[in-house]
Amino acid sequence: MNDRPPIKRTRPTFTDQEALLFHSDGRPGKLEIVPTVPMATQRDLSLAYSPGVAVPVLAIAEDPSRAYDYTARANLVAVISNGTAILGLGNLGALASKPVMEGKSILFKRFADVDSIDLEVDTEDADKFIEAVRYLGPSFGGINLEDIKAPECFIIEQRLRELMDIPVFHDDQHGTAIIAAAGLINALDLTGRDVKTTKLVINGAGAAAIACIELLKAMGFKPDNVILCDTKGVIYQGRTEGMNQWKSAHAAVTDRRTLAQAMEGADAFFGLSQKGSVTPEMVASMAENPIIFAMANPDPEITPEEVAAVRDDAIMATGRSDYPNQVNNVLGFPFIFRGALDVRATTINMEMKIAAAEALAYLAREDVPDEVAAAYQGARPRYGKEYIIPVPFDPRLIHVVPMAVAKAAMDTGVAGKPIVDTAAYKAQLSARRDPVAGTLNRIIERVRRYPKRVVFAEGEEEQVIRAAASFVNQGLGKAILVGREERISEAATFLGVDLEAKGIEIQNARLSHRNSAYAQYLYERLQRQGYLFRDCQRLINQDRNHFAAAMVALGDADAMVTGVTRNYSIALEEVRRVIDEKPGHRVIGVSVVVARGRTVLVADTAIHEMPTARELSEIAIEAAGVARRLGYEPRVAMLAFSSFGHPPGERSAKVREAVAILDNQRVDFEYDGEMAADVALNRDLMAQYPFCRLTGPANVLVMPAFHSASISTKMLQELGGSTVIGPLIVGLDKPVQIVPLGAKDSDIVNMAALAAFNIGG
Ligand SMILES: NC(=O)C1=CN([C@@H]2O[C@H](COP(=O)(O)OP(=O)(O)OC[C@H]3O[C@@H](n4cnc5c(N)ncnc54)[C@H](OP(=O)(O)O)[C@@H]3O)[C@@H](O)[C@H]2O)C=CC1
Ligand SMILES: CC(=O)C(=O)O
Ligand SMILES: [Mg+2]
Repeated sequence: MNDRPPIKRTRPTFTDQEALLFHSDGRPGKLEIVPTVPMATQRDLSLAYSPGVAVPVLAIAEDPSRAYDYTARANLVAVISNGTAILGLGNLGALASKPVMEGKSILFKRFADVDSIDLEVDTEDADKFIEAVRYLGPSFGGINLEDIKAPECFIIEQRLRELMDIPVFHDDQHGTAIIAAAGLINALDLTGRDVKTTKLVINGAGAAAIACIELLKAMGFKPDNVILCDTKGVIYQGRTEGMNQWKSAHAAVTDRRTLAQAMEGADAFFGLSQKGSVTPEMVASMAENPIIFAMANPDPEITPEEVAAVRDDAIMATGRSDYPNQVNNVLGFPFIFRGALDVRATTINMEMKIAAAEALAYLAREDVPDEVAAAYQGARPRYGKEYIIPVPFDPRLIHVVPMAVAKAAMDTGVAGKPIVDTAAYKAQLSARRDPVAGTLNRIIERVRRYPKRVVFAEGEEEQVIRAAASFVNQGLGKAILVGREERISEAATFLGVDLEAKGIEIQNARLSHRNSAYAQYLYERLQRQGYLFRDCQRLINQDRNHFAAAMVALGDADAMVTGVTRNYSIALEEVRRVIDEKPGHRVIGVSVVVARGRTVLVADTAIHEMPTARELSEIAIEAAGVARRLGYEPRVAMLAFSSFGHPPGERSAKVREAVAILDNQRVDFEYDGEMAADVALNRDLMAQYPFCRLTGPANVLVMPAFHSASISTKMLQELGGSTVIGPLIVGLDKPVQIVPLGAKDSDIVNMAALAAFNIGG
């Protein structure tokens, strides 16, 4: 036993029902395919399909390399499985593997902008599997094999590598080996060990384990120092039961026969087997400062809590995202394929794998950026026992790992299209990140560190109850539902949400003991606007927005979210009857538009119909504040239909006046105008106005009026495929956010987090 503090999970858990809902809500599954060319007119149709399509067909027939220019192949990876080793859950078949494979596909997209599609092949016969896959080469730039059990996976991968001229990579083998090796390089460094003398035990002798042992031996581990175990115990020379050629190749000369015996005095342990296969006694018998990577998914061989109970000197890692040190192949495959695709590598060889492992290991030794700090609850992680490997949300991975892989491919002569300008390549890689996901993640992690009490005004709605449950599950704070107890309890039971267990409070406006204090507060605000006391009482008793806003106004809740059942402007009007604007501020709406890797804030998307010049200048100031709170340095463009005086017009003159007001106020952010939207967003067009004071394309667009703001953001969302968050309400004295009518639970939780973060200032 020891007195080490208990292991803190970085993320709380979720219920089975939430996991099912996550997969079934809206369009079932986790991905869809979206065209990248217009398909609106007869001409589009003729170009995309017959007869126009014949032209690229003939070009490719003449020169196959043109497929990279005229089709999606260059950026497309197939994730292929037969479901014979789904995570650590075992052989559950091709169909059951689909959620994992869809998951891998979206991780490719999310982390490295690699397009990917999952293919589930329904056979356990290695030859049939090979036949099914070998002819798919023309469709893809790479093949990521997943969750195929040993030993068939070795035959399948080997054969497909011979038959296909694109990278074929079994993720469970090499992805795992690369990440585990990266973690181990650092764990050895931290414990002052040398690869040549370190004694390692690996439990599991399947796909992942065999690849790990091979990579580690290539990196300098001595065969005599590594013992492999499987369900029959130690794999020793001379053993005959349950053997195959891959196990035999690593059979140890040893008289130890069980995992427990193997682990006695071992320096390091890799678990690539099954949940619970290691006991605390085994861990207790290891050498000083033991290194334990329990990588079985979804549940490790032994939990960090169990290890902490018997050792206070261990370096502990698991495959999960909810503990420190996640050793999981998600850190590898997206970035490794990114680098391989970018140089059109014909294969992913040992040098590329080692380069990836080293790049990952060294990245963990550097100072971390904010996104990473946010992903760690509490202190900023520093290279050490609790941070031996980067986290998947690390924004540097996208340029560090692909760059290392691409370079190794070029150095070893397998790159079909070497990179000439590495600086340009690095910039291109960074642009592939999805910025808003990082930003939201950062906000959510911050809220987690400083949890708040959020009142969900429409507590009887199913999606609101789900959102409140998820808010609590994510550790964002306390949720309060406004509504009638019986209605909420009934709906919660139907949804399988245990309100009591989650500590979710219900506030019935009519029965609340705070109700007269709220009515009195409201009466003091409205008595000179024609409201009687009983009018105010009715508003508090009968209207959940007035009640919830009063809770926030009087400090019974920290933030509020509403809007699911009521029009935005009506909900806002109700809230504003209870809560004023912040002194010295103006209440406005700011929408966050994310499109093609860019994030742009648009204001005012909620309040001022025809703002005056002064109002426009104040909108610019408020919107710049939001940009800063989101982590962007604002570059504000004051938009109009004209640019710098041409063509002239009344609205444009107002915008120019607003710029002059900002000039007089000496604000501390970049702004200029009036200018048209394309000038604001397009660097080349902006260069036509060399006197323009913006140092780059604008990231805050102040619209000349509400109609242009609302129309443009809604069109971007519907036609341009942009993600639009908001309008976020900015400038209120207390944090309140309003979701769009009919919003889904995930939108409500995000908005609740933004309210708790106080995005509105
Ligand atoms: N963290 C990560 O990134 C990754 C983790 N993994 C995890 O590694 C594990 C194995 O996956 P994979 O190699 O693809 O699967 P395979 O089916 O190829 O191999 C499984 C191996 O585990 C052994 N095994 C199963 N149960 C036990 C046990 N109780 N004690 C000892 N050995 C056992 C099997 O032994 P036998 O040969 O005797 O049947 C077999 O050698 C899974 O839990 C998976 O989730 C895999 C890939 C990535
Ligand atoms: C992470 C992974 O690929 C696995 O557990 O199978
Ligand atoms: Mg896997």
